[in-house]
Amino acid sequence: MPVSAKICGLSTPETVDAAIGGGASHVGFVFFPKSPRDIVPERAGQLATPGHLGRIGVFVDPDDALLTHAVTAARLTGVQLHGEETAERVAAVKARLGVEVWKAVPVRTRADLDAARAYRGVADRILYDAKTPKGTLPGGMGLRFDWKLLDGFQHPLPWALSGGLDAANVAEAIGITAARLVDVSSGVESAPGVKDVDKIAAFCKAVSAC
Ligand SMILES: O=C(O)c1ccccc1NCC(=O)[C@H](O)[C@H](O)COP(=O)(O)O
Repeated sequence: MPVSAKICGLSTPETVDAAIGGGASHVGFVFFPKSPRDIVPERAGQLATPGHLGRIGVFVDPDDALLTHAVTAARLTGVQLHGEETAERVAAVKARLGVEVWKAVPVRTRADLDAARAYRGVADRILYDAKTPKGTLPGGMGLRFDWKLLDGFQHPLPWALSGGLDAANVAEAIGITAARLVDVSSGVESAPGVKDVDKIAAFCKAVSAC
């Protein structure tokens, strides 16, 4: 089965086109004002994508008003919850929005993986991401976790691998984890929040070769 890629934190037509041209399966838009990748939903909605491409909105403990507005204005096919959302909250979001719901699970130790089980039958996908230091952004920090922690773990849901990936290490990450979907943000940037079309192309090429 081929491996697919989500390119996260996009905000310009050129970089969205680079993701599409590279064969990405999903693009991500970050709706979190503290992030250098923050984008207003209307602007994300103007970024055109073909119908087969998933459009995932990234949120951190969002309220219903933001979610409802962003799904419509940015034409999202899914939302990625990157805060401290409980299983009950994830279920409520899914029932309210009717789009795919991904739950990010921050990982530093093997015990951290257990949190994924709470979302069985509730979320559509788990995104394993590196746990970031307190007081920093909960994602998009270019940090990776020990991929070997996933070895032998019984995944409760479809899942994606994230955290510190780039064109140089993604093949190794896929080899170790057998991930079928990988997510990247800072590994395809020239500076925080500034996506680089050549790095997006190189990342997609490395994923396609797996
Ligand atoms: O990217 C952000 O700025 C961000 C801010 C707040 C919550 C989540 C965020 N990103 C989520 C993602 O899906 C990133 O792609 C993921 O954390 C991996 O990032 P990176 O390690 O930089 O590749």
